Amino acid sequence: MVEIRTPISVSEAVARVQAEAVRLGSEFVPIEEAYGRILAEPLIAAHDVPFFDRSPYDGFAIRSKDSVGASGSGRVAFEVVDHIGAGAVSDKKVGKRQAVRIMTGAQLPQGADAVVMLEQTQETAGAADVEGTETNASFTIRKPFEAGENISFRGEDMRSGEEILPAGSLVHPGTIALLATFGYERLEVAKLPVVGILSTGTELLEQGSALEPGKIRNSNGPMIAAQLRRMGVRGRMYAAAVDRLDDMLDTVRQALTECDCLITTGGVSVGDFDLLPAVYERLGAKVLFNKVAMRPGSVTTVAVLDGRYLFGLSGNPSACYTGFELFARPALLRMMGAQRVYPMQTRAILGEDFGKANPFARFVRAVYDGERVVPAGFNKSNAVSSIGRGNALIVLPGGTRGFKAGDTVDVILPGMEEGSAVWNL
Ligand SMILES: Nc1nc2c(c(=O)[nH]1)N[C@H]1C(S)=C(S)[C@@H](COP(=O)(O)OP(=O)(O)OC[C@H]3O[C@@H](n4cnc5c(N)ncnc54)[C@H](O)[C@@H]3O)O[C@H]1N2
Ligand code: MOO
Ligand SMILES: [Mg+2]
Repeated sequence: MVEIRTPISVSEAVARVQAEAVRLGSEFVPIEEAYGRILAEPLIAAHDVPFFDRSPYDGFAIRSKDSVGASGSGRVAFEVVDHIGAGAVSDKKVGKRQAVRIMTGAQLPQGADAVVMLEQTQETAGAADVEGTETNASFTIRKPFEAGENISFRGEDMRSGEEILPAGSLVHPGTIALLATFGYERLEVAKLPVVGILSTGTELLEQGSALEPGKIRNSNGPMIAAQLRRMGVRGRMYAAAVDRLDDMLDTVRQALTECDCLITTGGVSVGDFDLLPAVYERLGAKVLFNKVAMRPGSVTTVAVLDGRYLFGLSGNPSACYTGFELFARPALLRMMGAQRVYPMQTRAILGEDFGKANPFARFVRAVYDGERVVPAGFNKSNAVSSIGRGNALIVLPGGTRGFKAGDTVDVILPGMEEGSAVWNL
């Protein structure tokens, strides 16, 4: 008698997987290797940024009170007493009707409280001496300046001690700039999970092998390795397993001693050679679900054993791809303490009719162009073409009759560097 499985909703399945996440520890990495990692600690500003009042423009630093009353018919003149670029600090104190010629990024000299842009001045005598500190150049202005005008103040960007990013933030290029600003050489980040990849199926050929009757090349293994790479994790690839229970059990047992999580593909349905259910049983793993009300990937199975996940993704490539993005990736990110574990979700206009009725939620591999989303061609569970072409998944809820071009639909964007903090679907 074939086993009858009870499907649960995708949201329920996502929640069950999330609830089992075991947090990984942390480690220090050099800042050059921190891109893509998850912060283990909040990032606190180590000092004020900027660290000194500075000029945001190329111009002249003056005392604002000296500019009072300046007008087109009554221009006020200043004597230039020094000349500095970014990196230099003037030893002059700006006195009455004096100015320091100052370039963008240079520290504001003592006494000055405003900066006049070069364009707002008329030079009246000589030219500023680029090399020298002494110059008798002068200029006039035609409007008064307020105290603080055109100054980039110490601490205006970040205050010493302020929390800039919470733990669980993704380290992206902007974060690297932040870390570099504070002089970090190393950073405490969540450890990366060790994730095993085991493709199962007697039909599977290694990459580079010639096709043989009845056989196919293993596309799921390399695909999952790349899905892991997309989140900064290098998978540990096991040789594809033939559909023989004892061998498979040995490989899975071995993998579980080496990995925090094992992703298998294939063998989770009800077929005579679908051995993963028996593997879970022999291992004594807790099966969280083995049927999800979704297409593709309805037979996706997730189990846990001793704090380790066993993701039993379907062998069908589109189902495998989808199962990874919906369940495995968010779980791995949760293990790392990430704040935004779910795939980025948006809504878009459906570019063409999608007529199929949906008893189960349907995840349609699709191409999203920023406004419209169009199914990426042949879209069955076994499709490879549409995962190859697509950059998005259209989400059509279960219990619907099909959709028309122009309808607004939910879309998952799996390629985003960082995902969503909430599961909205
Ligand atoms: N009587 C039933 N049959 C099936 C059911 C069902 O409910 N009742 N479910 C179907 C659904 S839905 C799916 S999806 C598949 C799931 O199959 P499995 O996860 O057990 O995977 P396999 O049987 O091992 O393989 C399915 C398919 O995928 C190909 N495959 C497997 N591994 C790879 C790989 N690494 N790279 C590329 N392609 C792979 C395999 O050759 C098969 O064609 O079951 C349905 N059947
Ligand atoms: O698990 Mo299947 O992908 O619904 O064809
Ligand atoms: Mg099968």
